[in-house]
Amino acid sequence: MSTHRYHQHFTVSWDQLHRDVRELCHRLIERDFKGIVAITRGGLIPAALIARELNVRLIDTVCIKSYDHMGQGGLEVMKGVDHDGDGWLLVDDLVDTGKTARKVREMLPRAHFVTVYAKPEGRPLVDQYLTEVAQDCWIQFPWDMGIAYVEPLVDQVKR
Ligand SMILES: O=P(O)(O)OC[C@H]1O[C@H](OP(=O)(O)OP(=O)(O)O)[C@H](O)[C@@H]1O
Ligand SMILES: O=c1[nH]c(=O)c2nc[nH]c2[nH]1
Ligand SMILES: [Mg+2]
Repeated sequence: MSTHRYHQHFTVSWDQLHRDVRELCHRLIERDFKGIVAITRGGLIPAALIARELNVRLIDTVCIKSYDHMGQGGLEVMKGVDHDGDGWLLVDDLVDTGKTARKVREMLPRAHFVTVYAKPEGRPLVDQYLTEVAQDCWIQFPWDMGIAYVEPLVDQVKR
């Protein structure tokens, strides 16, 4: 995979992310979970917000790395869990190609797997997601961005 597969950006603000996670929680409220397994690092923030809404205190992690910015490398599992996910909620920020999700599903086949955003290739691997995003769209998360000064238009155009 290379950066060339992404032709659009979908920028998510902290506010938007918070609203989206809360909406996802509305759809999970009828279920009871033993705990939450967050897929690091992207799943940590949605997992914390979900834990707050659903009053879950037991939180574990699967530590996994596959992307270095937009380039996807080999998949490295740095930490697993010692159960099959039965009764647990498994959380990631998004599914893209589904490579991460496929690996984690193998590790926790009985978990209920949710993501906030899902692209078509990865979508069949999750049990629930909130928003579908085009496959060629890079989701820009708020933790990867900063507030920067923007020059007034007249200075950009007329200088
Ligand atoms: O469906 P895929 O093509 O596998 O991509 C989705 C995964 O990629 C990102 O994680 P990344 O490996 O970049 O690590 P991070 O969560 O630490 O940012 C994202 O958080 C998902 O876990
Ligand atoms: O910040 C991210 N945005 C994405 O669209 C994406 N796809 C895989 N990994 C990703 N990370
Ligand atoms: Mg991740």
